[in-house]
Amino acid sequence: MSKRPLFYSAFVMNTASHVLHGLWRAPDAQNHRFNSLRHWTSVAAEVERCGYDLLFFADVFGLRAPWNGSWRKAVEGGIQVPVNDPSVLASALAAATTDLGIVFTSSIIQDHPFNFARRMSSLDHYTEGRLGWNVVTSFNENVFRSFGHDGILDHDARYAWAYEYLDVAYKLWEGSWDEGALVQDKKRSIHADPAGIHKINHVGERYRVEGPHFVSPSPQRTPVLFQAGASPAGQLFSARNAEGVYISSPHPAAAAALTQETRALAAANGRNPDDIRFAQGLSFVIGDTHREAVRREDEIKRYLDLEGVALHVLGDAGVDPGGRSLDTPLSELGEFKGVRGYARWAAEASGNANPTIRDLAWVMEGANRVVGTAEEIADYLEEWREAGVDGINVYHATVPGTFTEVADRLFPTLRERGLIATEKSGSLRHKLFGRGDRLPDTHPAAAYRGAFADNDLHNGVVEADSVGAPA
Ligand SMILES: Cc1cc2nc3c(=O)[nH]c(=O)nc-3n(C[C@H](O)[C@H](O)[C@H](O)COP(=O)(O)O)c2cc1C
Repeated sequence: MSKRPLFYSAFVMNTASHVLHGLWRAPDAQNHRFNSLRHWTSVAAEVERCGYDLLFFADVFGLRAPWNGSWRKAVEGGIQVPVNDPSVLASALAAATTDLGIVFTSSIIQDHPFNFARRMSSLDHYTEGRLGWNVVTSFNENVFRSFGHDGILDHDARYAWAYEYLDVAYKLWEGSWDEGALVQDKKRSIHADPAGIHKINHVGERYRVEGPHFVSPSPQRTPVLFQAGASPAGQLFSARNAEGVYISSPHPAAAAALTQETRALAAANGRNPDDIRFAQGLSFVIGDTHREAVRREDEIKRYLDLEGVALHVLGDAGVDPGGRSLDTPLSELGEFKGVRGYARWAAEASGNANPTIRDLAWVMEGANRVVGTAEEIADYLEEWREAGVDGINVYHATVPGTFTEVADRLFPTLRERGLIATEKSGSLRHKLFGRGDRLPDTHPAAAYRGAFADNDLHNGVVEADSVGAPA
């Protein structure tokens, strides 16, 4: 297995309470200041100073599943509501940093791809090629209803939609403008070359997009593509499209199986299996001794909102406990319509054969937390690297406290052990893959390079009814 350094992603959400619910109440937590632009620019600057490779914003648009029949607990606990739009932060974060990758989540249901592609290209210009996009398909009824649908679409239909969405974006990013079409020649009085700009004339099941792309090629053209799907459909989508995959494996052996499987699927789909980087989600509590680390973990638990954690995890499982107490066995809650594996996971991890909601919440809140000295944690990270993982997605208890603490107490040891890179400059794609800024030729988007040569803006007016006849 590779001995390359791991990359580090600081995992946040533009809200008060992301995963470790309740911690926003801790005295040093600044999580609740998410409405402040200065808060975010200072978080980004701090994360960059600390040596992280990128800042990654999760985003869940719309209310999660109800809890005991309402959203009262979610709102009172700030459990991912309210959530600001991370995309509008990106240019301010770019101005506050020079090397940090800036990655945010956007669902295919929330924007038209023609508009979204323009926003991303603009941001890739402003970040000078440091932009990444975490592609998600949304899993909550509420957001579908808010965008005019009757309810949530079937799981695989959402992925089918995502394929077309990406197809439109790929055509715009990779095929609409030739290299050098932005001439900007003052002497010849030519700003751009019409022969180098092409309509894409996309006609699909959901979208009709004539084009051209309205932004000239940005440093990376296509932003670095991240994905976190875990189902067979999600894994195939990753294998075909993703360059970064966020995983949440319970142990290194599970990650080894998952990464090998996805890389093999990528190869079967014509891609180079080394063109995908996997980032395992972990959180860290570090002490000078193991005992001190355990004591510090207890401090975190003091601020935990266990009911909030239960709301989050059972919502993902598609179950509302309907007013039952946290000591209710999961087996009394009926069939899980969402993530089904939680009951078994809770039984195995808690040692209770008939686990309760409380057992599940404790398992969830401690999942993937690593508690120990810097040396102990470095040993464990070696195991993840051996398993084929390329990076770590660092979960926080407090913002920015966790990120600073991990950098101060853990990163020096990781540097000594070659587990963290010291060179962080260049585009995000360059940082992750150590090569050029653009997608490799084997990525499906690359097939659109030069594909619309006949549709250039030199060729006069194209009538509306000729849309549908791609070149
Ligand atoms: C680390 C991580 C981050 C994720 N971030 C988001 C997010 O910000 N927004 C979202 O809607 N889903 C997010 N997800 C959920 C995934 O995109 C995906 O919907 C989920 O893993 C289920 O995948 P599946 O539908 O292929 O089974 C995340 C998952 C992981 C593991």
